[in-house]
Amino acid sequence: MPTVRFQSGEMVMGRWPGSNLYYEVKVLRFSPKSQLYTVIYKDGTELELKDQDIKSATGFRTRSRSRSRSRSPARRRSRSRSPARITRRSSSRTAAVAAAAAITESTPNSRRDAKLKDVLEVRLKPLVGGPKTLIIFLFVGAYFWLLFLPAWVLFLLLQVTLVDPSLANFPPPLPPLETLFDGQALGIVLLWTLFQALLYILPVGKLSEGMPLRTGERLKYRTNGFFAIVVSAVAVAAAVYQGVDLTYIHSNFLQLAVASFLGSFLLSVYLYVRSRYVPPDQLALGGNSGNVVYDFFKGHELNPRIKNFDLKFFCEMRPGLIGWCVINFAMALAEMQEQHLEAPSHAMILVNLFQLLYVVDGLWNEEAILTTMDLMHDGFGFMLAFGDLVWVPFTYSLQAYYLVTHPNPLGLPALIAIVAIKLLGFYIFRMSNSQKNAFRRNPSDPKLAHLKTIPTATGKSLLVSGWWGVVRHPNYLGDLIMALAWSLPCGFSHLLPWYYMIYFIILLVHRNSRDMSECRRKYGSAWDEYCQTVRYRIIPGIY
Ligand SMILES: NC(=O)c1ccc[n+]([C@@H]2O[C@H](COP(=O)([O-])OP(=O)(O)OC[C@H]3O[C@@H](n4cnc5c(N)ncnc54)[C@H](OP(=O)(O)O)[C@@H]3O)[C@@H](O)[C@H]2O)c1
Ligand SMILES: CC(C)CCC[C@@H](C)[C@H]1CC[C@H]2C3=C(CC[C@]12C)[C@@]1(C)CC[C@H](O)C(C)(C)[C@@H]1CC3
Repeated sequence: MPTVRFQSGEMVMGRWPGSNLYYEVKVLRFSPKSQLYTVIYKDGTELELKDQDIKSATGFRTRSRSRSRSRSPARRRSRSRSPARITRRSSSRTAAVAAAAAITESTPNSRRDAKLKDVLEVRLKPLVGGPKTLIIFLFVGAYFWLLFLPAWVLFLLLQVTLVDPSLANFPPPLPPLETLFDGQALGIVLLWTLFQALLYILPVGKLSEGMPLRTGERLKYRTNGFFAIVVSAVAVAAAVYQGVDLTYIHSNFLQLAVASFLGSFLLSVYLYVRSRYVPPDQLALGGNSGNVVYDFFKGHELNPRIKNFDLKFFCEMRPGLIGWCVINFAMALAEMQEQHLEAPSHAMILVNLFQLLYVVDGLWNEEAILTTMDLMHDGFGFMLAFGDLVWVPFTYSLQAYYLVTHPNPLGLPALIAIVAIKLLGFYIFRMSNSQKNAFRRNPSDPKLAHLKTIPTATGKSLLVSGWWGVVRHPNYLGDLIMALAWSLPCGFSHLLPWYYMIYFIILLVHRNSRDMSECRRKYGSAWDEYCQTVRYRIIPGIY
């Protein structure tokens, strides 16, 4: 019978999962069944840790006191800012590996002590107001977003049908509730999702490995998204050729959105229920608060799978994303019908091509999604399910919908300028995402040997030159420039086609700060050093 080394209420040092960083935590309880300790961090995060991930606080304190001579703020500052810590790629790997090894408890050398110092300095700051305030805030937030997000989509979809979709016409007239649900629309949404699921499971294309999980395991993903969009395009073209009226999507947009919402809601219920039965090491950090609504919204399980079918990856990359392009295409056909045109307008063609390029690029580089925040860290719950299956297809296509009844003729100079903006944004977006993806997959890739990096205590390094040396999120910058090019073809008569741009700025600013605090936790002083070297977050010289 294993002994319980730590008692409830005891202050100990807990390893942050997936890293070698130790934080001061309080033991809440021990479960003899799972052999796990539930601990609480200073920011209120509760986690379950294995015995080997907990050290007694006394051991750490003794060690830190014995180093107290070298801990003067002046020395600390000079060491962490020293340019010598920014290494060339060739030496950084060795440094990173050494750093990782250095913090292993049983390695008695001076480098270990130096690294341990970093580790101890990365203490979570207690939040102003304490964990209770934060928790109440988060819970209330979850209730709010759960109601607000569907209501907001409904509002947007009602606005876009108006001749004058301005805020002056608020609230837009609500159609009778019984007309919102339509069995045929539900059938179409189900068929589409099943068709995408079939393409996903076909043994075509590469099997890619995800990033290592906390357990060290690497999941395999079938990255055949490009194949899926090509087959989907052929299927849609064949259907149109056979006389299927795709403008049905335009005239039944609200019903299709409601059907997708029902699907995403039922999926989220399933995800929540199954998350209660999976082992703790398969849960995301966060989303395990114990509050049903919060956990349902945020998502609890990191990589929910049915056999090899990865639900999060599938939903993020397939039905909604490819569906968005089909909707755009349907809007082009609807525009021709409504405005008696022989071909779609220039503005409609630009919006269609730009967004198609974005989706095709995402699917072509599908493997890169495996190193993004959503795939690596976030649980799969209502927020992402709704985002992937409703938000993306039905709100990202608003510009095309808007153009159906709001023509905006474009002259040649405007056309050229808009295309140039799109290409610039795309170039920045693609190059920066590929650079980070290549680096994360193979830090010793010879093509990246010229880049400077900062080693971190976790064994991973941070790029500090190249695209990731210009700003901290060059990929967001490129994405925002592209978003501008998607709105410009719609002109300036209404705010509605600019909605995506506004939403996207808010989303990316929020994601950026979420990512910054996550990286601060993971990488500690190395992250501070990166931020001191790369001063701007998204827009060079401005933000
Ligand atoms: N259209 C949309 O609605 C939409 C919405 C959101 C995002 N996006 C796009 O999706 C893509 C992915 O975005 P994301 O939010 O997941 O963030 P991301 O920028 O792809 O990933 C952030 C992660 O990159 C790593 N990283 C950060 N700085 C680094 C550096 N200097 N060197 C090496 N690695 C570094 C860190 O993870 P590790 O260190 O743990 O590897 C960090 O957590 C972006 O292009 C974004 O524009 C699109
Ligand atoms: C307010 C909420 C409902 C917000 C929900 C956010 C999600 C809709 C986004 C979060 C991550 C996003 C994302 C893409 C689409 C939108 C999200 C799922 C993406 C798949 C779009 C294509 C790109 O090429 C991409 C693969 C880089 C991208 C990845 C992130």
